[in-house]
Amino acid sequence: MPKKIEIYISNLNDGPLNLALEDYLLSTCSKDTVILYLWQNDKTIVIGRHQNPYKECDIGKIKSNSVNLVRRKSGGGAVYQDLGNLNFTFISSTQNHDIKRQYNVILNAIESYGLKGEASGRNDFVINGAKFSGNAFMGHDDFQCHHGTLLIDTDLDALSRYLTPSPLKIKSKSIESVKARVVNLKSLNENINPKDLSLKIIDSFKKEYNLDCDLINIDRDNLNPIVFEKSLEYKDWMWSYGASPSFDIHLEEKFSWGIFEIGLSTKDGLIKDCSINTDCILNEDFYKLRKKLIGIYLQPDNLVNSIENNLNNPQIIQDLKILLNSKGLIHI
Ligand SMILES: Nc1ncnc2c1ncn2[C@@H]1O[C@H](COP(=O)(O)OC(=O)CCCC[C@@H]2CCSS2)[C@@H](O)[C@H]1O
Repeated sequence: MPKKIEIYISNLNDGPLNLALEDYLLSTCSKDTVILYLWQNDKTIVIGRHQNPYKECDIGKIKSNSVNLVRRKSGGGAVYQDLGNLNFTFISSTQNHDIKRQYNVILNAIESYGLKGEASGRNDFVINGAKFSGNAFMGHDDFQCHHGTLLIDTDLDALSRYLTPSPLKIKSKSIESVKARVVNLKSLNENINPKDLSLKIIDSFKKEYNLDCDLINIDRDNLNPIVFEKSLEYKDWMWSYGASPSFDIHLEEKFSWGIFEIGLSTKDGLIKDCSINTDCILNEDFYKLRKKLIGIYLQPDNLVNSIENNLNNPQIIQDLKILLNSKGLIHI
């Protein structure tokens, strides 16, 4: 039985910082403690550890609308979050990890608004068959982390707009999200908002464990520098995009100068192989481009530089940039 509970509320609204803080709490939690951590991310897609962002969301749209993308360390699918979404995390030793109790904390808090939510499948909470929460899990040494979302007043149009994959032909063994019918809790009871629900979850947590504690509010002023350091890893392209399982992309387009086909095979974010086929009769060295692409990271700047520095015809350069942009691979 846990002897102590701790409650942290983040006022950071930043995916990488919040996930880094979660890692920090997971690595510093003591054996007899259960931690509740509440946090929100502004306009962010959070993908699962083994997912491919190119496959899960429309990278072009998320970039042009300043939506952030971050890869978490737990498994499962991709979710969209804004300030109408509240995340909760339970951290404890494996011995004190009790999914049923943790689910109770959340479902009892929802019930205090007269709403009867239920666990569905392995990882969702639903009301009348519509999902309002997705949960995921991860372990570290002998400690466990269980975290979940709560859709309260999220922009559901944005959710489905951004979680529609870019129009790219991708072959990969990444984990695919399980699309669900979703519902905002506020549409079921207009008194629910993130702040009020946070207080209800805190009450429910104290009640479930029959323990009391103070709240610890985290903002940039009292953020441990270790957390800031860790957040840089989450911000890094090498983690959010580069850590995708190996995948192949195939693009094909008919231009005024001919048909252009390109195949890219990537591993750990690197282009391992590239094939280009074209019936272009203009004097252009596509072989040079192919050679330059092999061995570089599939990062937007690298792709643009390779095209601009290895081709000569301005029309071909422009057309290829427009093609890659339309597929979310570069941003012009
Ligand atoms: N914010 C949010 N909450 C609940 N459900 C969502 C959300 N965004 C999208 N979806 C729906 O869930 C599926 C994906 O379901 P799927 O089951 O594939 O994935 C999940 O649920 C993952 C939950 C991760 C929870 C973490 C907790 C802290 S940070 S993220 C998606 O296609 C939409 O239909």
